[in-house]
Amino acid sequence: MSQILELKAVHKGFDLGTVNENKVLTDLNLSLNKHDFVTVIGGNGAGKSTLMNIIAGSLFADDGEIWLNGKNITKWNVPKRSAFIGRVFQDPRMGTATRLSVEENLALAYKRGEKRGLEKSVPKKKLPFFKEQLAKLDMDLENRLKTEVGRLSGGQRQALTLLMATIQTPHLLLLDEHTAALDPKISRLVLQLTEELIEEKQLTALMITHNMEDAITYGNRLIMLHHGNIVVDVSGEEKQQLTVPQLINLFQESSHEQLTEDSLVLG
Ligand SMILES: Nc1ncnc2c1ncn2[C@@H]1O[C@H](COP(=O)(O)OP(=O)(O)OP(=O)(O)O)[C@@H](O)[C@H]1O
Repeated sequence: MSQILELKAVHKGFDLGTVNENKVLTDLNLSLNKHDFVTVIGGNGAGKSTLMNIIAGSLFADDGEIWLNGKNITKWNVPKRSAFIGRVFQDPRMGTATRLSVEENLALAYKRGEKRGLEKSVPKKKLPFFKEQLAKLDMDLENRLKTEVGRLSGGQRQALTLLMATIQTPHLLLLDEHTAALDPKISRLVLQLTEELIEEKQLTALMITHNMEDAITYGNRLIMLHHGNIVVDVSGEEKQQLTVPQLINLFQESSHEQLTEDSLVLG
């Protein structure tokens, strides 16, 4: 099966050589196959965000290589990587421009990867396509094209961000606890939408979550990080059958540490 993402012996530390030295990722290897939807779970400080930042390019690895769709992107900066990587953050305000309208935001996302400066003009012939995409969100946003994004609810905004991150089918979609700031009902809705988009566009995705149930329910593979190492990696049938108590057992067996359900699930 073809690999989309490969992390080869990646190391990342902070404040190296000082008293605050913190080696977060040491010799991390991870491969994602095309169409993998991988959920990432781990306690606070396990290195989940560091892993995402290393992949997105907002942090550079100290050592090791990162390959995306057969290209060595280790030294690429964020703008260069963002032509191929979509990312949705926890904060719904991060992925959209507050003062721009729904259609202007979509136009910007549509031109991702082009040398466009701050060009936000909306190509008229794209409007039917934007409307069609928005209708799929089932939030009536297709009738609010001129509405400033700052006036949308958190859930609407996060759904729009998701659409923007995938409108130009990315090689890889990074979901950084993207439903954690939403209330439980909206969170579920956005997660279902996420699953539908990933399925429909046949995306490869990596999703951080603090919720073990969600990590088990969504995706075809689950990895658990602990002190920057992958201590649990289950996929396919094994993942489908997995329960939260079994996941806790798997963690305890491989890390020889105790884990309570509460230490991973927020809220
Ligand atoms: N820019 C930075 N400078 C210094 N230390 C950092 C930086 N980013 C992360 N760290 C440290 O790296 C470790 C891993 O942090 P990271 O944010 O990757 O964990 P996480 O698994 O995402 O945790 P959480 O679930 O709490 O968000 C922590 O000890 C953190 O303090």
